[in-house]
Amino acid sequence: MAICTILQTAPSLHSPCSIPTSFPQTQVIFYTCSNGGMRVNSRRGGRSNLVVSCSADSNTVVIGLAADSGCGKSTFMRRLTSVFGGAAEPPKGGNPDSNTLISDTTTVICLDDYHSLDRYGRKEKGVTALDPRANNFDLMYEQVKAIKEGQAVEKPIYNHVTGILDPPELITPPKILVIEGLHPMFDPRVRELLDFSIYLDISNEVKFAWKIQRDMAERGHSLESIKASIEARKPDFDAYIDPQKKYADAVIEVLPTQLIPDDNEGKVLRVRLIMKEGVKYFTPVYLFDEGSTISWIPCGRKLSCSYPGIKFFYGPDTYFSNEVSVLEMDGQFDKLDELIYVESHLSNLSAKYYGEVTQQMLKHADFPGSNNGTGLFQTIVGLKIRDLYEQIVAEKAATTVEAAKA
Ligand SMILES: Nc1ncnc2c1ncn2[C@@H]1O[C@H](COP(=O)(O)OP(=O)(O)OP(=O)(O)O)[C@@H](O)[C@H]1O
Ligand SMILES: O=C(CO)[C@H](O)[C@H](O)COP(=O)(O)O
Repeated sequence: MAICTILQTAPSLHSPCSIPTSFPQTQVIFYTCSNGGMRVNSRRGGRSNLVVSCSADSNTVVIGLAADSGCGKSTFMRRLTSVFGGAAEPPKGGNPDSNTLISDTTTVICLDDYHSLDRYGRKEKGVTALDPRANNFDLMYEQVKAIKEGQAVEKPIYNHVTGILDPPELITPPKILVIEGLHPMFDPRVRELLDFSIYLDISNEVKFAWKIQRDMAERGHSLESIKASIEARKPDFDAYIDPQKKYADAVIEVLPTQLIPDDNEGKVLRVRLIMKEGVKYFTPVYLFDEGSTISWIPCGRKLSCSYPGIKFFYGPDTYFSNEVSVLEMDGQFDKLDELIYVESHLSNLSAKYYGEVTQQMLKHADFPGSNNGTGLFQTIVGLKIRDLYEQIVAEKAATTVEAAKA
C-alpha cells in the first residue's frame, strides 16, 4: 500500500491527497492521493489543506513531448487527454495565463515555464528561448523528480502575454505528468525521469505552411515577419531542439506529400510514425504482418479517395542506430468514418475495443490534422500511452501484493 507523508501544514495550498476538512487527534484516516497512492494512519489533529507527498510506490508516470513552437503539441495534448476520457483545463482559480492543463488523469506542464530569462532578458543577452542558457534545467529536473516521487511543487509560470515570469503555481502529483515543450529530452537528468518520450518532427516546408496559416490568419503577423522569425530560430533549433529526436521512443515525422510531384502547397502530408523497438511497456503498431515490409494503397471499394489518393507503408528500419518499425501514411481521408477499414488492418493498437481509433478521430474531426496521418498517429500514440500507464500501474499493484504476502 502506498504511504503519503505529511510534509507541512499550509492552509492556503491545495493538497495532492483528498484530505478531510478537519479531523480530531488520534483518529486513523485514509487518504487517496491523486496519483493513485493512499495515505493511512494519521494521528495529527488539525486543519484542512495539508501538503502531503505520496510515496514512491504510487509514482507519477512521466511523459515527454518535444517539438518546436507551433508544431502541434497542444493539438496532440487535446487528443491524449481525450483518450483518458476527460477535458483538460487550466488550474481552477489560478493565473488566467497559466500554461498548465489539468484533467482527471493527466497534468500537462509547458516547459516554457522554466525559462530563466524572460523576453526582455533574452533580448538584452541576445539569446533565443531555444538556447539552454535561457532555461533553468536544474529547477526543471528537481521539480519533475519531486512530482514523480509524489511531492507537490511550486512551479514558475512564464507568461506568454507579458513575456515575464509570474508568481509560481502549485502542481500536485497527477497519475500522468506530461512535460511538453522545447527541451524535455535535452538534459540527461530530466531524460532519465521519462517513462516515454515523443518527438514531433515537422519538416521546414510544413512548419512554414502551418506558421503562415496560424500567425497570419489568427495573429495578424506579416509573411515577412514569419519568415524572419523562423530564420532567426533555425540555428538554435538545429543545435538544441532537433537533436533530441534521437532519444525519442516515438517520432511523428511530417513531410510534404510524395503523391503530388513538386507539391509546394503543403496541404497534403506524408506522415511517418517511427517506433523504437525494445522499449519497456511499448509494442509498435503494425500493418498486416509484423516485421514484414508492406506498401498498401487502400483506395477502392471500401475507402473513397479523391486525388492524389492514399498510400500506406510499413516496415523495419534503423533510426539513429536504433531498430525501429515505421508506419507511414501519405495523403488524406475523404470520409473519416471509412478510417475503420484502415484500422481493421492495423494491429497492436492498444485499443480497448474495435473501432476506438476511428471513434476518437471522429470525435475530434475539427482538430487540425484529423483527415491525415498526423491525427491518426497522434491518436495511436495516445492509446499507447494509456496502455503503458495501465501496465505500469498493474505491475506496481502486483509488486505490492507480493510484498504484502512476503
Ligand atoms: N496536424 C496538423 N495539420 C495541420 N495544421 C496543424 C496541425 N497541427 C497543428 N497545425 C497548425 O499549427 C498551429 C499550432 O498548433 P498547436 O497550437 O497544436 O501547436 P503548439 O506546438 O502547441 O504551438 P505553440 O507551442 O506555439 O503553442 C495550429 O493552429 C494549426 O494551424
Ligand atoms: O518557443 C517558444 C515556445 O515554445 C517561445 O518562442 C518562447 O517560449 C518565447 O516566448 P515568447 O514568444 O513569449 O517570447
